[in-house]
Order: sequence, then C-alpha cells, then structure tokens
Amino acid sequence: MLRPRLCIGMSVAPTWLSGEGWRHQGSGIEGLYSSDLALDVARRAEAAHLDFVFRPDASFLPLSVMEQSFGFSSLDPTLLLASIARETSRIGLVTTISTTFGHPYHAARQLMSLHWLSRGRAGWNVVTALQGNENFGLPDMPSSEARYARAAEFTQVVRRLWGSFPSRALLVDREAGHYADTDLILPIDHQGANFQVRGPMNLPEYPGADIPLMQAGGSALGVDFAGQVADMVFAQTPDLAAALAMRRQLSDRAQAHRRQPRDVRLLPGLSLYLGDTREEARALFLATHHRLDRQQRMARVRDFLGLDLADWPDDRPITNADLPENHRSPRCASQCDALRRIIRDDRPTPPDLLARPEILASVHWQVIGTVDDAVAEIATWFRAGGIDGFIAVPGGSVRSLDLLLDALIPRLVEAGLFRSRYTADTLRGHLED
Ligand SMILES: Cc1cc2nc3c(=O)[nH]c(=O)nc-3n(C[C@H](O)[C@H](O)[C@H](O)COP(=O)(O)O)c2cc1C
Repeated sequence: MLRPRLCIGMSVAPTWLSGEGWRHQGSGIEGLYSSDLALDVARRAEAAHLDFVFRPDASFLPLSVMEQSFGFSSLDPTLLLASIARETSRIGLVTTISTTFGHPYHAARQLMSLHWLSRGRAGWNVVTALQGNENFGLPDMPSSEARYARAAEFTQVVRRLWGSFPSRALLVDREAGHYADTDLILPIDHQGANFQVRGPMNLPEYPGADIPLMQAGGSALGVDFAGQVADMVFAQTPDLAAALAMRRQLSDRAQAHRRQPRDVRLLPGLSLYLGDTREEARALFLATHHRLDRQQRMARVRDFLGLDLADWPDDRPITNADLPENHRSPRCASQCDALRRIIRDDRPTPPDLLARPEILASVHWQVIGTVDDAVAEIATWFRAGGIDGFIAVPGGSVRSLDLLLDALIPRLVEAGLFRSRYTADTLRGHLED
C-alpha cells in the first residue's frame, strides 16, 4: 500500500446500460446524447466523494454492435464534461483525448479550458487509441512504437504549452492598465519529429492546481510511458497476480524516470455486476451478454489470440502450446496477454473459454456477486499492494450502479478505506489527499 486510502473514479460511459442494460424500463437511455445521464451519475458520485468521473472515448463507430446496443457512439467527452462542470463543484472530471489522431495545440487548449470551467478539476486520459485511422487519413493504424513516440512528444508539447502562459503572468491591474506581463508569456519553439509548434498558448494556466494525467495501455512501452508522465494508470488487471505484476512494473518504470512509485497510481477498471445475492448477480451478468452467440465469441478468440476453435472438440483443453506464437492483435497487447495467462493457468475447454467473462465482456477485473463480495475483494487487493484504487465500471443495469454508489462506497468508508468527505476542491487536491 503506497497510500492510506483508495483513489476511486467512476466511468460515465455508461457501461451499466451496455449489452442488454439499456432495454430495462427506466434505464434513462434516451438521455445518452444529452448531459442528463452523465450529469445524474456525476452528482451522485460527488455526493459519495469520489475522486473523479471519467469518460473514455473512441473516434470510430463499429457498426456490428450498433443494431443491438449503443456501442461507441457518444458525445465528445470533453464537451460533455464541460457541461457537467458548472453543475458540480468538487468532483474531478477526466476526459479522454487520443495522441494518435489530434494535434497537441488543440488538446492543450481544450484541456485547459475544461480546467478553468471546472475551477481546477480537469484530468486527461492520454490514449494512443485502438482504431479509427481511416477517419484521419491514415491507411493503417501506426505501429505501437510510432504511437508511443508520438504520444511522448504530444504530451511534452501539451505540457509546455500549458506552461507557456503561466498564471503569474496574468496581472489584471486595472489602475495601471496592465493586463498581463508579456515578458513571462513565452513561445515554446518546439521542432520535433511529429509536431512543429511555436506557442505560446492563447489561454493562461489555471492557478494553483495542475491537470493530472491518466494513461491507458499496458504493453511494456505503455507502462514505461506511464512511469514517465502519468499520475494515474487505467489498467486491465483481471486478477490480483496481474495487478501485483503491473504495480511492480509501474514502480520500476517510475523510478527509472526519477519519480516515486506512489506518484503513479494504479487504478484498474473494476467491472461490477452486483446483486442482493450471488445468484442474482450471475443471472444479471448472463442476461446482459446472452445475445453474443458462439460465432461472435469464437471471432473474439480469433481476433485476440489467433486461435480458430471452429473444429476444436469441446472436451479438449486449450493449452499454451496451442497458441500461435507470433499472433499479435493490432488492437491491444494487454488484453491479449490477460487471455494468454488464463489459458496458461486454467487450460480451459472451448465451452469454458467461451463462457469466460473476459471473452463475453471485458478483460477488466470483475466482481459478479454481492456488495460484501466486492468490499472483501477490493480490501484484499488494496492491502496486498496490488492497487491504489480503481475505476468503477458497473455493468448489467442501473441496479449495479445504485448498489455501487449507495451501498459499496459507504461500506468502503466504514472500513476506513475511503474518504468520508472532501478536503479539497481540485482533482490534484483529491489525488494528494
Ligand atoms: C484499460 C484501457 C483503457 C483504454 N481506453 C481507451 C480509450 O478510452 N480510448 C482509446 O482510444 N483507447 C483506449 N485504450 C487503448 C490504449 O490507449 C492503447 O492504444 C492500447 O491499449 C494499445 O496499447 P498497449 O499495447 O500499450 O496496451 C485503452 C486501453 C486500456 C488498456
């Protein structure tokens, strides 16, 4: 444990309505393309004193899922969070901006705008993106190396632009008629492999609290990048062993970049299917994913692992030796690694593998059970030093969301694992609390 209490973020994606979740009466799905859904959750998350709400994002629309659910269709995350800024006062607002497709000048200005509008509560989830190249004139997705090199340069430019108009340069001296001390507003004159940016930025830095960075991407390059720049890491760690290994790697890479391990908070996604009983939770999970048929599940196995299960006997276990050696999904190395670990450790048969939550849903840490089950598991992982907190990704229905905010978080407070009130009103303040 690197800090005494958990850091807790809440996805406003809204994951609890994915799968079949949106079809429940009263799901509120009609509010998806307005602020309504996210605002309601943000207000409730603020009442529970969470560190931040968080909006992941994608710049492409896979049509295959749209017939059955809302998929990746969504409002622009930064605009959505800006609309929430004035309706809340304490909770952090973490948006997602990809470093692969956009330009750092735009990103720097959008993020600092959100920071001003929320009075110091903005955070940036730095992603190198999974897909979407065809929407930006790129014939293929750039390699992992190219994406992380661009991410490092992009992030450096954004930070330098934020610093190019320091808050102390803002004088607003009515009497003398001096608005700003222009000696302090300096160009950055960046000439790099990907960007040429003169600066300065046309917006001053928000005084007193900087914008924390979150990173998502679990390959060796991703972890090194996180060790260099991230305050938080959104990770996929399906079991405690994976979390402990990730925590060790992050600490190692943080120190290699002359930072402290505690500066980089490991916050895995925690997918929660909660019910009053375990049976209820399991039924909720299965009902949520029942429309994913065997063909679709096998397609996921093929995509992630390069393994074709079409003619595989149902009683034959799948072992490490069966996995094609050089298959790399272009999409996400960390997700594939998690599935490889399951095959290495559990040797599942095809029916076992195809029923795994990791195939049906995500490779996030999953609790399918009661609030007691979730509290026990979170406490175990935290006390073992595997996590610094988590990002809640409730699934299945609004009921999972309600149990998270109304029952689970208060139980963590009672256990002394989470704050009972805010002591700060900026995101940086919450992280250091
Ligand atoms: C937990 C997690 C969350 C992610 N969220 C996003 C996202 O919201 N938007 C996005 O474009 N990419 C997202 N990504 C993709 C990563 O930014 C990255 O492109 C991908 O994981 C490949 O990098 P890697 O090989 O280092 O994992 C996410 C990845 C992970 C592991």
